[in-house]
Amino acid sequence: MATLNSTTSPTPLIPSQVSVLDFFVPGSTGILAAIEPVLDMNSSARPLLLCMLLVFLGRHVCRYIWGAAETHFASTVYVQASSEVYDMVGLWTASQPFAHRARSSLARVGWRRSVVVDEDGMQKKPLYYSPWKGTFYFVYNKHLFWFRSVEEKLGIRTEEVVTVSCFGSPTILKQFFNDCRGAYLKITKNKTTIFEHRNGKWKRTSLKSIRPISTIVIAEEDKQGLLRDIENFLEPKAPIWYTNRGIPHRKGYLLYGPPGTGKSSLCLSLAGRFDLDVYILNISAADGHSLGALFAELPSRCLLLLEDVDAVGVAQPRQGETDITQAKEDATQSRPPSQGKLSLSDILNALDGVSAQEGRLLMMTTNHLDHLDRALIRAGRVDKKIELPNADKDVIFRLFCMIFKKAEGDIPDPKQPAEDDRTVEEFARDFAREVPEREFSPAEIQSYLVEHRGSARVAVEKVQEWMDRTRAERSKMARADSFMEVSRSSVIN
Ligand SMILES: Nc1ncnc2c1ncn2[C@@H]1O[C@H](COP(=O)(O)OP(=O)(O)OP(=O)(O)O)[C@@H](O)[C@H]1O
Repeated sequence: MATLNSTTSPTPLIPSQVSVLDFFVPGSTGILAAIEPVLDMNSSARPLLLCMLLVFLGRHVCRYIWGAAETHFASTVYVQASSEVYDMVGLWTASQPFAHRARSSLARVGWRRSVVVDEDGMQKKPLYYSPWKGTFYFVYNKHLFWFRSVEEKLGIRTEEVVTVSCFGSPTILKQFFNDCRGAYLKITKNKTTIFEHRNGKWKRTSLKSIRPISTIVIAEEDKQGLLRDIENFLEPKAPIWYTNRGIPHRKGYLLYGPPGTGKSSLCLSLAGRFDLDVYILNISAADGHSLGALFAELPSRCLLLLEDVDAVGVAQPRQGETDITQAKEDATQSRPPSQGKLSLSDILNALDGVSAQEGRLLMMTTNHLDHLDRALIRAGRVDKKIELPNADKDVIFRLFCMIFKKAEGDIPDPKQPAEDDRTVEEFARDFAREVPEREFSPAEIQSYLVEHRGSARVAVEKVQEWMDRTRAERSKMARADSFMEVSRSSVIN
């Protein structure tokens, strides 16, 4: 008959089946075996330790199950911080309660500098918070969504990446992104989005209110011609017309003239008029390697702006040449000192290459038409060259009227009642009689008129004084320039 022997080994505290836990938490059976004597020694500690163990294991099991469910049943969209979609999601999340409750957020001034989510009515440097580093849950259209913000290493740089996930088909996720896009488009309506390049990628840098084309005072014939031309180019049937004839669907313009004649303003205004985003290629900051990728990333309908194209082709010194050699070459050809990193062939390849987008409108501006390489502005690359000269009598008259005539939405100043439109026109004629043609740029004239915007009469009365002052300043600047030129050539020689 079997007797109960007190020396036989006790029933194990943790049953052997527990080894199934190894499946979820590898090594857990070993840990349990190690602590078993402790549990046996002090029976009062047993329930406490068991609870802790269960909580610990429970967390691991839950994490495992969530991870498996996410991998097999969730849909996820990844968004890089450099993309415009990031701005769309950022704008949407900033207005959501979960973003305000987030215990870990990233604070920024403004919202990408221009779309300001001004929660507390702060006018200057409004602060904007976005959930940062962690997982944030929210409900969208009765679906559980989660938003994750992580930093990803891209070469030597780190970039923020946002993921948005939900269980089920990706359709609901796409609907969510469409809503974000809708909210973004509402904010950017009547604005022109400006992109510039940073580290070889386009980045939205600002949003500008659309400037009505009527406020750009240039020869009316040139303006109307441009508007007709661009309208024809952008009409929906145009791409097929071009393709059927084997002609690349691209258009290029060169605007040239002295500083302050409205070249950049005209480009931005045209972009606003035709609802095009503007991509500004900064010639002195771009390099040949990233240029192809930048061109490939351009959307099919956009305005590509290359300002001061005379900097192209007077780029880096060629191999074996020193900076001094380049400077000498610049000096002998009386062109401004080299600054850009782009060579002429870089830019020509990008403009004509396979990555060059169809449907893009190219606008180049320069103050020095005579410094441009003919290859850059040959027909096909540049379809039209438009001169924007200093102000003639007509431009002077129209600039005056634009500043002093009443405009829609103006708030009248009771202390300084504005002259009526007929009186303004009379003053404008007097003003245009006083100011010589082609001597002053529209920017100079506009700046003077704005200074006296309270009274058209005073603007006319003081015009002679202003012209004398401006001429004196110019000759002072010219003397300083020639002094610099002499010092530079003596250094080179
Ligand atoms: N033709 C114009 N009509 C209306 N405003 C003008 C005109 N020309 C210049 N301006 C005003 O002058 C300022 C400078 O103009 P803008 O920058 O467009 O000149 P720009 O020709 O591009 O000069 P730069 O060659 O130095 O780049 C702007 O505020 C713009 O409003």
